[in-house]
Amino acid sequence: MAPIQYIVEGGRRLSGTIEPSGNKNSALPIIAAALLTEHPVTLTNVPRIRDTETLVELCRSVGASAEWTERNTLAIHAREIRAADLDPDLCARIRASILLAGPLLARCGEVALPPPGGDVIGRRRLDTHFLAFEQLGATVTATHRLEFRASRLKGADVFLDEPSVTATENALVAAVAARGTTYLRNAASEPHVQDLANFLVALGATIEGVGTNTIIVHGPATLGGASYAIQPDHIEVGSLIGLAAVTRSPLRIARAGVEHLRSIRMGFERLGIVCGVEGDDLVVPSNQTMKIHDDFGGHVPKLEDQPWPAFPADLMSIAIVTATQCDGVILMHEKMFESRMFFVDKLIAMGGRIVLCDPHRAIVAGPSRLRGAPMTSPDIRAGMAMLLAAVCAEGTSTINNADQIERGYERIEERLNGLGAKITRIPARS
Ligand SMILES: CC(=O)N[C@H]1[C@@H](OP(=O)(O)OP(=O)(O)OC[C@H]2O[C@@H](n3ccc(=O)[nH]c3=O)[C@H](O)[C@@H]2O)O[C@H](CO)[C@@H](O)[C@@H]1O
Ligand SMILES: C=C(OP(=O)(O)O)C(=O)O
Repeated sequence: MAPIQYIVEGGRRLSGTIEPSGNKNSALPIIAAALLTEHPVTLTNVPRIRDTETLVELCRSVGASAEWTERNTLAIHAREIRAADLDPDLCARIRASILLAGPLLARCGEVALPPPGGDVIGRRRLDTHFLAFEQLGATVTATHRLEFRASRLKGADVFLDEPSVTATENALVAAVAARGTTYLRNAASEPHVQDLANFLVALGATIEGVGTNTIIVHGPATLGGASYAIQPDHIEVGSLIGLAAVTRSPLRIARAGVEHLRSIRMGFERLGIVCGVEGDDLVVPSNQTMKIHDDFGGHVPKLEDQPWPAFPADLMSIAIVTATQCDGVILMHEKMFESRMFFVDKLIAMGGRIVLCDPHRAIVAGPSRLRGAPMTSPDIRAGMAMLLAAVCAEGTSTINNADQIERGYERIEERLNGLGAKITRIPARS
């Protein structure tokens, strides 16, 4: 597949209505969890992005049928599956390949997975997955492959060493198949973890505590089939709030899933960007103060990410670009990943006033005028942040490796062009 380049003519005002896609990080565990049942599953509002396409290929490789019956509707039927022949290259393309461990272990009693890939944003531990599987009665051997075996999964009182999102998801799926009651303590509670739990309930599982840090699963469940709609992507909504703000454009984000936007809206409010709510739509007016709120006493404020329900790590890059357009000084503190902030060197080259203090902290002083520049996207969110910077900047920018952006955002250039942006998508010259 040819690498993709975006050419962006910046400095244009946008306007209109845009609807977020289904949540990437919900769709991935839910597609994997569809392998837990031998009955047919229909998923709607599935984002048609590189990550879901890759996971669909992996599901087919273990014997499930998986067909796109409409652009965003996926029919999966895992009547019989085998936990073998997982292509290392496909697994290395996405972090979510690790999510096949739970369902395949439950269905087949053993699974050997090549290591997962995903965004290169710092070290990405798998230890919490191992801890959870071992406590549920599996043996784990991790060498060049990850091997999990359990003749019978047993319910247990599991305390996760950190609220890892994908480890919670793997443990949740395994617990549904385990005999007895499982307590998952210190569990992640992100909207996508809730979406997965709701999907498992739709299949017939009994789960309590959805949305909290203690999830209780009564297993083993007798599972049927289900039709299930993936929830809107709150990270995409946050990205669109940032886009509206940096271009000073009025945008309506339709069917935004406002129940999950509280900490995200609060984060942008600290930057002087206030959104209105109309039903389930989020309305971002163009006349924002864009004035960073100092802490009491005139002290420099900070925006930090943390596990849900706090401000999400996947929006930190977007928030940094947005802050370059706001009046004031703010400390941005990325607590979770140690390589996610390095992309700010590009924003600095474009004219952003940013000091990278260390891998986790950057001070942003704004507002600054950004100039178009050539860039290369290192990961999904930094890539999207670069796209925001390019749309806001004076002049033309090029973004190489835009494939990374398309791992997480569906038809993004087409949809932003529909709002008035000017982005040309071309296979990059080698
Ligand atoms: C496919 C998928 O769903 N990917 C998401 C998932 O990745 P993933 O499940 O890989 O991320 P984890 O939740 O395991 O952890 C992310 C990082 O945060 C660190 N950590 C985690 C919890 C904590 O309390 N303290 C802490 O420092 C971990 O050590 C790790 O370095 O969750 C991440 C954190 O929301 C998101 O960025 C990813 O988009
Ligand atoms: C880090 C991300 O994705 P992944 O975990 O799939 O690499 C992300 O969605 O920002």
